[in-house]
Amino acid sequence: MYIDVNWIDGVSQPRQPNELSNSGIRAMERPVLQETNLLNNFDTSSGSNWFISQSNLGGRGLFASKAIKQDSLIYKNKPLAVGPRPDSAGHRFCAVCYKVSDTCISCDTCSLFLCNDKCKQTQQHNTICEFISKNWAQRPDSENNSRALSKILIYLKLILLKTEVNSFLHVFQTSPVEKHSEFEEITSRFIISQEHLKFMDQVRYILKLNSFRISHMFEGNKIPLRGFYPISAFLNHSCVPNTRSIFKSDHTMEVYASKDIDIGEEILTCYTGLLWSTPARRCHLYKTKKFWCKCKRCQDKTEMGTNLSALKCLNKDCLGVLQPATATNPRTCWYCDNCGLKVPAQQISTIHSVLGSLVGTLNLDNELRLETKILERLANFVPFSNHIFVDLRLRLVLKLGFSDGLKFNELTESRLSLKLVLCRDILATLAALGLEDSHLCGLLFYHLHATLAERARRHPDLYDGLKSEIESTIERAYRILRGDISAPVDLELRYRYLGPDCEKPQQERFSILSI
Ligand SMILES: C[S@@+](CC[C@H](N)C(=O)[O-])C[C@H]1O[C@@H](n2cnc3c(N)ncnc32)[C@H](O)[C@@H]1O
Repeated sequence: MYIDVNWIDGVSQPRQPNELSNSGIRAMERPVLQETNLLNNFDTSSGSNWFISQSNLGGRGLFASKAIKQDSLIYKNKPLAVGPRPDSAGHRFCAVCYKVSDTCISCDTCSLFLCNDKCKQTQQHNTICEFISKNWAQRPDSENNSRALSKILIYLKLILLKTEVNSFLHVFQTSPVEKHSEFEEITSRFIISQEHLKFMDQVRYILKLNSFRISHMFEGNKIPLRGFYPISAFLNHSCVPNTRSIFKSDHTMEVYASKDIDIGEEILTCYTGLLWSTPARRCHLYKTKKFWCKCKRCQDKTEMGTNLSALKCLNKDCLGVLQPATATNPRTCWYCDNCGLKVPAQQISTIHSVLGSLVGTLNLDNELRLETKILERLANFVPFSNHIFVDLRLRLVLKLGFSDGLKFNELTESRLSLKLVLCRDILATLAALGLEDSHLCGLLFYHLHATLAERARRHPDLYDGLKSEIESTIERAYRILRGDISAPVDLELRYRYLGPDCEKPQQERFSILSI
């Protein structure tokens, strides 16, 4: 089958001669794979903006079935199942609302942790409870059954959907088999049928490659989650993606275009941190997703001029930076961009190990008191453009104005100015990378806005000069973060009172910031 605009849109449209995708393939000539039909029902938005086809990157990918304008919604994807991330399983949390609390009590029937009667009486709990008590007998004298169950919640939910999903589970890519099994603990506490174990194993390989992190940044007392999104599972990776995503309170994932996307162009997401260095991103992608990224950013030794991965030249008096000769080759020599010094790969790898252990010794919970000596040692090896310093700047931005003892009204003028400089600096790095409409940019625009607004609150005479940036930054933050469960809690209020559409007088606009 080939993509046919009539078929996708349901509307008769003449073929445009210049409708070429980035890869040069006419959208109409790209074969539409049967996965498209299979997964269409999981898109709860009104537009059919995507189809699944063979990708030049690896396997299949998601493609635009029509031109999509920047900031437009591409699709809404309901998760098949949501559950705690494997690294969060050590905590005691409610199996229904995911609140972390030492007061959670385990259910007498199924052993799952629950925080109150309301959660206990939900359909979600009742279904799982009935399933466990009917199917999984508890082994005699076994303890910690609740914790063991918490760890495999997402698998339990998928087993409950087994009959429904079995018909299309085979379409998802799986990762190579690993020896270590997550199910040793649960099988030592419950008697589980071979059929269920086999299914959980199959799902484990699918989840490893295809699940998405759901962050609850501003709901700090909730366990970090992952979700299995059947459409998004077909999103391939780029270090400069053309989408950004938000997660709604019901865990629906909404994917928006962060750039204009051509008809037939591949729709891409980013599987790593946007500000990680090239070696860090590539190693992570290889370890977790088994491929070496070769995107434009990975191939550019300067990373679009940001020098996020660069090291300081080892010649004491030289102000240059070391960059890899071939950015995608881990065994490449590095050269100074100023004096031409050549440093073998082996020595670069030693420097990276030293840097790793130096960063490991920093107490990152208290960025304001970062050990000066360690920072000085770091500065011997890395320029301020390096991702380690960018990460420290980002942590500081998130802390200043928002943590105890450092709330906006408690910040000194110099710390307020510092926050402003740091926000602008990171935003400039993101813009240089072509990521000015990313989720992270939205968050930084919010912080920049909040800093400018605090300055204007303290110095009303500066308001006229700051007004347009206070308004434009909250407007951009709102446009990007609106509806996301990890969005700042006062985003909407700030947009209404300090955004461009508010016509209230100055004093009233700033009333929302009073202490
Ligand atoms: C979540 S799946 C994406 C969909 C997948 N291509 C498929 O056919 O099902 C992730 C896998 O896609 C492939 N992939 C994603 N992005 C890639 C890229 N930029 N380059 C090479 N392979 C990529 C890798 O095999 C990776 O493990």
